[in-house]
Amino acid sequence: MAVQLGHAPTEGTPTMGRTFARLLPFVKPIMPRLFFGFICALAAGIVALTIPQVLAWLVNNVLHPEGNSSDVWLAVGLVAGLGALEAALVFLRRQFVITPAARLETQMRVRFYEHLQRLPVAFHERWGSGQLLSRSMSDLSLLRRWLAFGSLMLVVSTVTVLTGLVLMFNSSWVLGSIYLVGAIPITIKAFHFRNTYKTASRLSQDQAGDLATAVEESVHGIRVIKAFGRGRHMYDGFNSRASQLRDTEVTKARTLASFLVFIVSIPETALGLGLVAGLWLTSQDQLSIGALVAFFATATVLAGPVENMGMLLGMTLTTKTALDRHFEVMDAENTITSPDDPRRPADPVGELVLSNVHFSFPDAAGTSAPTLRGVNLRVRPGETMALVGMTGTGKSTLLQLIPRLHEATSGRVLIDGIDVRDWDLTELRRCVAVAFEDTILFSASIRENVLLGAPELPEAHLGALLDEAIDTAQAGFARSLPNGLDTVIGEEGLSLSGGQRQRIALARAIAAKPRILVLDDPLSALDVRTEETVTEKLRTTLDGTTTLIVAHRPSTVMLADRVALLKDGAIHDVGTHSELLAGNTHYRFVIASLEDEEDPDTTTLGGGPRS
Ligand SMILES: Nc1ncnc2c1ncn2[C@@H]1O[C@H](COP(=O)(O)OP(=O)(O)OP(=O)(O)O)[C@@H](O)[C@H]1O
Repeated sequence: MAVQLGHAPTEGTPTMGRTFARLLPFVKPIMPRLFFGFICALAAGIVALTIPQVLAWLVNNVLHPEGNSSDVWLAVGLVAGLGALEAALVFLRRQFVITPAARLETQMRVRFYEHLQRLPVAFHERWGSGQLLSRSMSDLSLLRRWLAFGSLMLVVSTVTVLTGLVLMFNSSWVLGSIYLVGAIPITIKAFHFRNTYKTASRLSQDQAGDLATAVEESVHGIRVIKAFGRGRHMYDGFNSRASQLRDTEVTKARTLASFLVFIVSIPETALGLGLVAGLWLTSQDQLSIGALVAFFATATVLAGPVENMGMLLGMTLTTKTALDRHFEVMDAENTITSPDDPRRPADPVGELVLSNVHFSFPDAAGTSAPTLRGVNLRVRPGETMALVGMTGTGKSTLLQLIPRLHEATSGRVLIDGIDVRDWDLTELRRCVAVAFEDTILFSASIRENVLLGAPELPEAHLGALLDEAIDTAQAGFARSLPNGLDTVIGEEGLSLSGGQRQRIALARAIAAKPRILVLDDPLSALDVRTEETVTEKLRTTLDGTTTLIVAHRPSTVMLADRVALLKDGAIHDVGTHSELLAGNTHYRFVIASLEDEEDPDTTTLGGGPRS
């Protein structure tokens, strides 16, 4: 199975305009506040630019032999007042934009999570968890920072630089032209910077996602790593990936630094030339000293916005990459949906029929045979049927087609005569409860884990349902945990033993009160005696519930009403355990191989019930 590591090629990615245009629906509701934030930022920039004009007036009219010295205080007061006004405007800008930007980030994150929940299992099998984690967390944080600061400041810096240029031309068109000529090499360099930075930015965000996957995998598999003494090996692998990310980050920083050197040094060089030209023009009486001072003071004010534009361009490119990564997931199509006009069975009894069902995994090689190749099976209402077959024949795959975790490639899966594709998806999954071999529990209380899929009932009924499910699944041990059924179990239930986790997961399937119960070898970690007690209890609690159970142990097989034998992607035979044992060579072979895996002291075979 190939896991998507997120290294999408940068060729063919959407243009800047197209990517940011997709933000519009989210930005629209907060547009007024962003607009006011923008006005404040712009006003702050303009206020900063007026200070040099006050200085020019001071030089030309006050620091003049015939000037009025008391006007110095007026100029000082003006400069101080303008400085205070600029600070107040910056404060207001932050007030206007920070809250809506944070709200937008949350809104997009929640939508992302909701979309992930809806996407089919096939999608989650392809994508590394770290990629999804980084796209939902750090990529959206980048967007918030850009929206609250980068976007406004990019526009404001551009407007400030353009206004500054006009003022510089107003002081002296010669000096203004010298300054403007510097923009030509900066523009050329900016194009080169954009391409290099965009590639490095994409690589670094993808590598960060892969690194998160590596952390997640090693934390998840810490027992295996420790047991096999592979800590050093995992460390080396992680170190190498972390070094790759560091190298990419260094490349990114170098690219930005070389652009910043350019963007700072060119205007500085232009200013040097401007100084020479300005002094000559002043000596020729073609330029007043005040205009010269205003020109240089304006150029000093512009130094900040010009340098910022380089960093803001880098920030904008990183945000564009983050948005592309976000929308790559949001654009993933949900192929398993409810029909527009769902059907409901008139007489729900829990009959399950598979009719000529074929299935291939989406990422299977085109030349490989489908996993399921014409499965025909009928499980009668209320019947318990065991599904048996050699390892890798597709038993788990078949079970997953019933609640539409995967979709049959062709053929039909029918519940009470209605194709599962015609059922409302929520209702279908309420009707079919599943317990998998690999038990997944959530870091929540036992009560919450067991009642995860329970029908909506009054509290008192839920309590009774919980007790019944716990008793049937032989999960009474949970009551003696420190806080009883309210004990919060560790992440993925790792604080419980394998058998305990399986019993909680089974209790969860029972508490869902399904019409059809699908069990993928859910008792494999139990000893045979406990398994027997569980199965007997299941028979009474789930009386009338149709059950399809993948069995890896002869003990489980014998407790079923009938057995279906899966071979070569199809149902090879159906009958009682004794019938198949007597008449089917392949069944005898499968049972013999299952027996080999089981402790011979605890197994009784031969068609009769165990003692
Ligand atoms: N997500 C997947 N993508 C591609 N192939 C898969 C995927 N999951 C399972 N397979 C393949 O499909 C086949 C059937 O797998 P499945 O898990 O259904 O077998 P099984 O009969 O339940 O096996 P076991 O008894 O060992 O649990 C196997 O060859 C397996 O490698």
